Amino acid sequence: MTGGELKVPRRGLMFILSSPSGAGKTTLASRLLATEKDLVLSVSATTRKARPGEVDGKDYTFLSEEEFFRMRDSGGFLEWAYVFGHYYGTPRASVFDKLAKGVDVLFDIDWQGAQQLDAVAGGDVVKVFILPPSRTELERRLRERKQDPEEVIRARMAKADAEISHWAEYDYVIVNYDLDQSEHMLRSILLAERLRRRRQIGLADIVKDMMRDA
Ligand SMILES: Nc1nc2c(ncn2[C@@H]2O[C@H](COP(=O)(O)OP(=O)(O)O)[C@@H](O)[C@H]2O)c(=O)[nH]1
Ligand SMILES: Nc1ncnc2c1ncn2[C@@H]1O[C@H](COP(=O)(O)OP(=O)(O)O)[C@@H](O)[C@H]1O
Repeated sequence: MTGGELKVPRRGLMFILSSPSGAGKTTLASRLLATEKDLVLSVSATTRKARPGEVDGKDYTFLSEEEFFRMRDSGGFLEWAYVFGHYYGTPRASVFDKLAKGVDVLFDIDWQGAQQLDAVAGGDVVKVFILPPSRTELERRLRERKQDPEEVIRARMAKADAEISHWAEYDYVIVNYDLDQSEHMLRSILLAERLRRRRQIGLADIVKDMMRDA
C-alpha cells in the first residue's frame, strides 16, 4: 500500500533525503518518485554542469552563477547552500501550495539545506539520512557511477565525513546495503509519516460525522 491510496484528506509533507555523495539517495529517490502517487521532486537549481543523462528542469535547473544570484537575491529560494564548489538552491515556488493540496515534496539536499528547511517549516519536515555500508563501498559506488572525473571523486570522498557528521540531526537513518530493502524502508517511513494524526486534516470531520450518526 502506498500513500496514494489514502482516502482521508491530509496535508503533504516535506520528505528530505541527505547522504554523503554516492550513498544512493538519487537512486532511491527516483524509485520512489516513479511509483508513489502524490509525491513530487523539488527540482533544485544549481550552478554545476549537467552530467551525461541529466535533463534540465527535470533533474536540476542548471543556471549560471549570475542567474543563481539573481534568483537568490530576489527571495526565490526557500534555502540555498554552497556544496562542492557550486551553488544549489530549493526554489520556493509552489512548495506550500502542494502541501496544502495533500501532495508530498521530496528534497534531495545536503545537511545545510535540511537545517534551513527545518527552521522555516519544521512541522512539515521529515528528514532521512542515507548511510553507505562502509567507506570502501561508498568509494566503489562513486566510481561505479562513472559520472565524475577522478579529482571530483576524491573531493566527494574528502567531503563525506563532513556530511556524515550530521547524521544524528535526522529523524530516520537507513544504511543502504541493498537497494530493494532500502526502498522498502523508505516507503515505510513515508507511509507512517503520512498517517500521522496531525497531517490527516480530514479526520476531524470524519469523526464528527461518525459521532452524530451514532
Ligand atoms: N542545500 C541544498 N543542497 C542541495 C540542493 N540540491 C542538491 N543538493 C546537494 O548537493 C550535493 C551535491 O549534489 P550533486 O552534485 O547532484 O551530487 P550527488 O551527491 O551525487 O547527488 C548533494 O549532497 C545534494 O543533496 C539544494 O537545492 N539545496
Ligand atoms: N544498495 C546499493 N547497492 C549497490 N549499488 C548501489 C546501491 N545504492 C546505490 N547504488 C549505486 O551507487 C551509485 C551512487 O548512487 P546515487 O544514487 O547516484 O548516489 P547519491 O545520489 O547519494 O550521490 C549509483 O551507481 C547507484 O546505482
